[in-house]
Amino acid sequence: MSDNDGKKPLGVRGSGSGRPGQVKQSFSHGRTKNVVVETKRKRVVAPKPVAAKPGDAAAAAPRGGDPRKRPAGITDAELDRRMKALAAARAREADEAIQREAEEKARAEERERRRAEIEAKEREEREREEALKAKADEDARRLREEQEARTRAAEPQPSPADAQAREQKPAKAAPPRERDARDKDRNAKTTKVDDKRRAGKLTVNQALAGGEGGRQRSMASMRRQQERARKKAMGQPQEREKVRRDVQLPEAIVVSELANRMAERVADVVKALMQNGIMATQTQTIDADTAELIIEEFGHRVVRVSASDVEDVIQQTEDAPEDLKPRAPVIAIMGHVDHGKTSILDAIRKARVSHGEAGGITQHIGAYQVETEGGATLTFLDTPGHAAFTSMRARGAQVTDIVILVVAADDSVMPQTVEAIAHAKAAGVPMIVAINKIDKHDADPDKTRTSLLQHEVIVEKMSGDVQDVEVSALTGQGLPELLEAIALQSEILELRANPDRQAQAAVIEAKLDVGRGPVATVLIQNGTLRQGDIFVVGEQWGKVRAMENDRGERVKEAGPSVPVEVLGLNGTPEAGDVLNVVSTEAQAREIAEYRQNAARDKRAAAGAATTLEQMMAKAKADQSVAELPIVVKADVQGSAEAIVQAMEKIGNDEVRVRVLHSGVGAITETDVGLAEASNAPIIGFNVRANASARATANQKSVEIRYYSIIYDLVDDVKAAASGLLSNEVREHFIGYAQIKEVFKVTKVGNVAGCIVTEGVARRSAGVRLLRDDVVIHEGTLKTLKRFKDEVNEVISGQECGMAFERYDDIRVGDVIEIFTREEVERSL
Ligand SMILES: Nc1nc2c(ncn2[C@@H]2O[C@H](COP(=O)(O)OP(=O)(O)OP(=O)(O)O)[C@@H](O)[C@H]2O)c(=O)[nH]1
Repeated sequence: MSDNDGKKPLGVRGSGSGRPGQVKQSFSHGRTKNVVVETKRKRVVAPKPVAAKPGDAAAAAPRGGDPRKRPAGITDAELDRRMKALAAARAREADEAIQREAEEKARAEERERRRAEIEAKEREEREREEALKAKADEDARRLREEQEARTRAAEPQPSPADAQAREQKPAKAAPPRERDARDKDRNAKTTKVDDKRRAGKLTVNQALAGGEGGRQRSMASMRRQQERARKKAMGQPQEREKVRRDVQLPEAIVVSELANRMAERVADVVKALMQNGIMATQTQTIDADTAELIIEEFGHRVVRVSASDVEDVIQQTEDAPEDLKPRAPVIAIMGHVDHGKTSILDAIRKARVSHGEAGGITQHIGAYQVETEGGATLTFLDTPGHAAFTSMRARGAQVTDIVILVVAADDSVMPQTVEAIAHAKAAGVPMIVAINKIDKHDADPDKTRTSLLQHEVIVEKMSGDVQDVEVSALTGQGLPELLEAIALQSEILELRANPDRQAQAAVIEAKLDVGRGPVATVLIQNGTLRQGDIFVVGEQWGKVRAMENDRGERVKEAGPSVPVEVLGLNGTPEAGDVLNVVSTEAQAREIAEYRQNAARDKRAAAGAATTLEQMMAKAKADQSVAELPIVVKADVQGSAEAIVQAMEKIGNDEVRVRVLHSGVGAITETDVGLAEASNAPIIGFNVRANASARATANQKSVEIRYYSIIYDLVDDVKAAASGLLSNEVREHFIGYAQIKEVFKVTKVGNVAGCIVTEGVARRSAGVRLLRDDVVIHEGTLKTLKRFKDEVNEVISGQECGMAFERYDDIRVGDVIEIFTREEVERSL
């Protein structure tokens, strides 16, 4: 190896020789040796500054660095090694940089790919929604067009106003469309936000949805969307208040039914009620005013249903004259008690009804048909003669055509005769006067006629226009004439009815029969009542299960003026109620329900008690006048009414009888409860208490009294009521004392020195001063002394001193009566 072989020696200088490429080696003993160092150059991939041309001095200089800066003790070889290491490190760095760059690039590409993927999905979803929307819009447009076409077809000549309205329609429709646009915007934004949130995160759903694009929609979401699309297709905006309905509103309505009629959700209605301060459940009934408030709140129109609307189904048409056929007259027999009403009726129909009656009084209104010898049919109402039946008689006069006023020739005009005249006149019913008991020796028919004059009843014999017939129910005298008079009167009246229509009847009597249920005696006023007919009667309804005529025979139908007993009612109606036949059971039930509610409202408004609690509260509230409260239960409505009427007549300003409750049927525990709370006795008229009521009454000491004759009842109650004017005060004489001496004591006055002759003298007791058995003074004692001591009591045989409070006129020989008073409550 030489310097000239083209290989450049390492730039390491020996410390001695200055020849480059030679290394001076030192050995022991001072020996040295110059060694040529030959370095094999390796090709290294290094940055440019390192790649210098061989032999280039400028380039050679930096290689190995500035020798002056080289750390001491570093050999060329070491330097070279370090240099190599440095170069290698640089090369590695460069490699890593390249690798990083490549990786970065790959990542950027991946990001770009994902972004593109997401964008593609978004685009796809948007397109899908737009397609759906477009389809819904298209459907809606088509439906609207169809509807318009139909409307146009239905209205061949649209008015200018309609045209205007149609022109205005798009303007009105604009807001929902704007709203749609806004919704769309909002939806788009929401989607974007959602996607941003999801970006970079591949969920299972995304992965699964993959190819189809977009996330999986929930069922609810799908349903919502379908609903939106459907509503759009129907041309409805998404807000619900658009449809205004006419809501039929009766007097009271159940909450759920109200919701139903408004087509609103029940929960919403309940909420609305709550917001108005009414806590009602869906099964509760609310009144019309409250319901109206709610209906208006929901934006609907109220259509009030009136009573006549519900009852419209009842046939009210006027009969054509040619349909009218003659009917029997309805005759009521009125008159004073015992003037012979029942006897006359009996004589006419040759049946002796009066024998079966308790106490000989006609208790119930009955109706009978009789055929005269001349072939005429007459319908008789047998109205009772007792004053208590006044109200029923008044009703009786409403359905009657002719009144027979029975006046006993031996008794002449009596108070109830006058009442009967008043009722007949008020009802505008013609009268026929039957002067009865003409067979009696003291009969004075002319006196009767004259008495009638005072009451403006001018009979034919007195040149008036009221027919009068002298009769004897006992002998039958004058009865044919009486029937003739009736027939004549009937002819004058020209009584007609149409038998070929739905029946209308009046209830004469109604009762709750143990075996047959509610039974009503009705008098057909118009039409024909048939078995199976559905009817409404007052607040009750029913279906004619069976009918019985006045002879107790089953009949299938009953025409005008025929009295029948009807079975098949769902409740007991009241005397005077009108029966109307309707077409369906639903109608009958609806009308009855309506009437019940109306009656309840009316009672509530009038302050009448409706529930037992209310009844009790009311009974306790009114204490201004002394009252005898009673509870009345009777076998039939008529009797109950009659008793109430009679009870109301008893009493004056200070005391009165108060009927807490009156009803038909057995005495029940409820009645006992009411009676107990009000400290009232129970009157049972031809009814008895049931077992449990009897037990409760015994336990609670509630008095139950049974009657079968109204007279007895009235007398008893009268006695009790008069006893109530004030409590009975009973005096008990406890002693007598004789005055032996009179002392004058300063500041005290006259003091009587007495001896108790009988009983005891008591300080707290009342005293009377008797002089020759006449009461001179009544008062109290100021002092009672035994010797010098004040005592409370001095017994018989002892002496004592007595002085009267504020009374001094006492004399020797006077007698002092000593008594106590006790208030005794009277009971029925
Ligand atoms: N002598 C005689 N007595 C008669 C006649 N009519 C009725 N009586 C008697 O009078 C009494 C009363 O007769 P009713 O027919 O029960 O009298 P009423 O008016 O129906 O009586 P009430 O049902 O209680 O209202 C009976 O004792 C009959 O016998 C008559 O024409 N002559």
